[in-house]
Amino acid sequence: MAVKAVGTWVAGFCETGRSDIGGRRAIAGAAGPNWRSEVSTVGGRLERAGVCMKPVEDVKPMKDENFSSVPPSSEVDGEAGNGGADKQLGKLNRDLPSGLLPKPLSLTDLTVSSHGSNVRVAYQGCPGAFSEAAALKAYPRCVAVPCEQFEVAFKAVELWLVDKAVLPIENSVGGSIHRNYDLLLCHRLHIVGEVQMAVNHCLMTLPGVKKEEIKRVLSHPQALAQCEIALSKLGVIRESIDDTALAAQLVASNDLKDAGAVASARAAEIYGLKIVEERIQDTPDNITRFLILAREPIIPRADRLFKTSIVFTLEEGSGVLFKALAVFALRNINLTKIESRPQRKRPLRVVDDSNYGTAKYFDYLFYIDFEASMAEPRAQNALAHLQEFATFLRVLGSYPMDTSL
Ligand SMILES: O=C(O)C(=O)C[C@]1(C(=O)O)C=C[C@@H](O)C=C1
Repeated sequence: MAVKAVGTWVAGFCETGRSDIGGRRAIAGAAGPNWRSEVSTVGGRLERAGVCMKPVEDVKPMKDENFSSVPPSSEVDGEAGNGGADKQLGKLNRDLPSGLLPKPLSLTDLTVSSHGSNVRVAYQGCPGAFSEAAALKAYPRCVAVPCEQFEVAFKAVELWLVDKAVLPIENSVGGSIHRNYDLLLCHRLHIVGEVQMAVNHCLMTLPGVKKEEIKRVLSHPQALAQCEIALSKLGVIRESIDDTALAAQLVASNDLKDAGAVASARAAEIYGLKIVEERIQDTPDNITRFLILAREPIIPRADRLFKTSIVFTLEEGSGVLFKALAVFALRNINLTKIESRPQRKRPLRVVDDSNYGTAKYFDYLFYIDFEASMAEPRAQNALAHLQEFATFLRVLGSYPMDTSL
């Protein structure tokens, strides 16, 4: 058995095993570019070639470049740096009528409401993407911050540009979003919640274009997979785009008369497209589960339904996976999800059996979600038991289950 450091269950989060698997540490307190400067509202009405786009909050998506250089504080307006304005403050304050003087912070200023009115939440995609709706379901009054890729959303949390990220992890028809499983391990964020959301896909076109005129359909690959039956009947070419809302935006802004987009009803409204068919997903109950990620874990509780997500690798040998799963069955702990991913850093395991020669096996990481809180002794005992055969074990989070659907 591999030598392991003895982990502790402080706040229910233990990690043991090889250090090469974990990713970078979050840079707590690192100053980033003033995120507020990324968010601007474009007023007025955009008119273009017969397409009328309703005014939207034009929130520029975060890109990887946003993290590459931090402007000196003297170049940044707002809270992070104010161009030396602080020096002027004493003078200004003396000139201001007392009603306009800055108010001291009160306890309410420091409180994040349960609706998340002070929370900044990163999601992947453009305004109108399903992930934006998931962020707003989790925190109804949050500032939803669009990001170009999943990784950008992870980094935005790590660099304190936002407070949380809401990212899709699986869909009831399309299955797992593997990229996010891999990113969970490369980054040091904690799962602090989940959101399940019914996803209703609409087929949309430029106003005036008929369904029969559509030759190609643009959307996110997951959305195209979830609408396989309807799109096959139409006999159209599918084109993959980074997110559903961006597909709608592309059809509108490029005046694509031969194309449709699969996206949300909100995306149709934002980008001025006409819905030609609603609910085109293969099954009426099309549910996507999203994870809420944060820099710090939450304290697990035992007085409500909790789920715990872990990732581990196993020693080699026959029946080891069976034994690993038995640690949960023995304690009546229900598993809700199991996923395996290749170990990218060590994809193959060489097994040398002198009688039969050398074999190469694929080596896997196992991700499991189980229905118990890390505050419960049965969950703690199950993981202590699992450590007997795991060469690496990390608790990704212990968080309240979303039972709203
Ligand atoms: O493209 C979007 O609108 C997204 O929010 C992404 C996404 C996904 O990645 O699964 C989210 C929900 C739906 O399952 C389809 C697409």
